[in-house]
Amino acid sequence: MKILVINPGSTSTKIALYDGKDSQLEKTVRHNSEELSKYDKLADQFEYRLGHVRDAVTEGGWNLHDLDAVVARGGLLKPIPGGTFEVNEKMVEDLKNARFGEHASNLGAIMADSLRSELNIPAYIVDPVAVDEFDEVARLSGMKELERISQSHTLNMKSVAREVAEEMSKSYFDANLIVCHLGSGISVAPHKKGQMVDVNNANNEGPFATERTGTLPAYQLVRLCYSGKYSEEEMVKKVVKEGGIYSYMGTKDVVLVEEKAKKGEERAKLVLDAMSYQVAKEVGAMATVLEGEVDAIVITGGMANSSYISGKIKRRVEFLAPVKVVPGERELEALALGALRVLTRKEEAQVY
Ligand SMILES: Nc1ncnc2c1ncn2[C@@H]1O[C@H](COP(=O)(O)OP(=O)(O)O)[C@@H](O)[C@H]1O
Ligand SMILES: CCCC(=O)OP(=O)(O)O
Repeated sequence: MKILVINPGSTSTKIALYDGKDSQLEKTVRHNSEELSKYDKLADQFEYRLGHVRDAVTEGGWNLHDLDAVVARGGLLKPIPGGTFEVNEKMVEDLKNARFGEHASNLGAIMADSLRSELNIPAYIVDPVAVDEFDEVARLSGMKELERISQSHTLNMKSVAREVAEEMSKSYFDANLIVCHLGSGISVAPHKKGQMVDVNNANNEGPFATERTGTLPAYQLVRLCYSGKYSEEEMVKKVVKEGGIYSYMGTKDVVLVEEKAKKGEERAKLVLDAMSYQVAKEVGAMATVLEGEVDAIVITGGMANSSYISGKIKRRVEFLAPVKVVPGERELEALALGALRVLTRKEEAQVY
């Protein structure tokens, strides 16, 4: 079974070719801010990113017409349970219209859909960022008009959580874990016996991240929105694409910021320390969700490659439970296996 895997992230497009469970090629195309800023809307990046996907297939020595299926990271959809979903018209329409918000992962199902109709093969998404397994008590924000929304790095968090639980000789469904995914956005989620019962919305709540502000002081934010200085679109951009490390340092390259901190640049060090501090505080909050019964705290995602950042978080939270660092992500494998489960009829694809 030849499966093409596409994972569009905020700063990269990751592509893989799987033959059954075996990875034949994994490729990460990094997109710098200048490159992506050429495109007004996310949807305008479609041809550019799909071009990289086509190139990767050729690079892997495969022909598009040999593919049995295509699977992609799902985007901001209506709240849905975890698992594998068939890409369908309604899903693509919601993503094209950014009905539930704009995020790079929206392009996943859109690209998969285009290849599906070109090649006449099935297309799937797995554990999209819209997975919602919240306890009812987690939904209230404190303002009746604003319900909290579950948007997070579900795919990688669940995949890494399964791996860590196995290492501890437990099933994911018997373990209580707090998983922190540190990427362009940050998710900190309590996984209670296989259910993500809460999580900060990685787009606009919780710790600040590479390009996201996270939670902001509400009153000051309202004043800034009505100051006349910024349009609605500009404010959204400031929160989602130009916040966090980028707002303080003018770059989304965390390796560069860390180099500056190591060379003694005080601001760089303060920014990394503050982000790590906020992640640790969120872990503390999520430990209360699990009523203190935490088997392990997991630190994963691109920024988990930094021993400086994971070390700073670990120092503050290791009194709660053992800390496991799993740098990078397992998203490509998780996508391929999710598609394979459906193709081999071990699981039925859900309908959006
Ligand atoms: N070795 C590293 N040290 C510190 N940060 C890193 C390292 N490698 C990648 N990153 C950072 O990780 C982030 C990307 O994480 P990733 O999980 O790939 O996110 P996304 O899919 O959201 O783009 C970027 O901010 C990048 O600068
Ligand atoms: C919207 C939740 C997922 C997310 O923030 O992903 P990135 O870090 O890849 O932007």
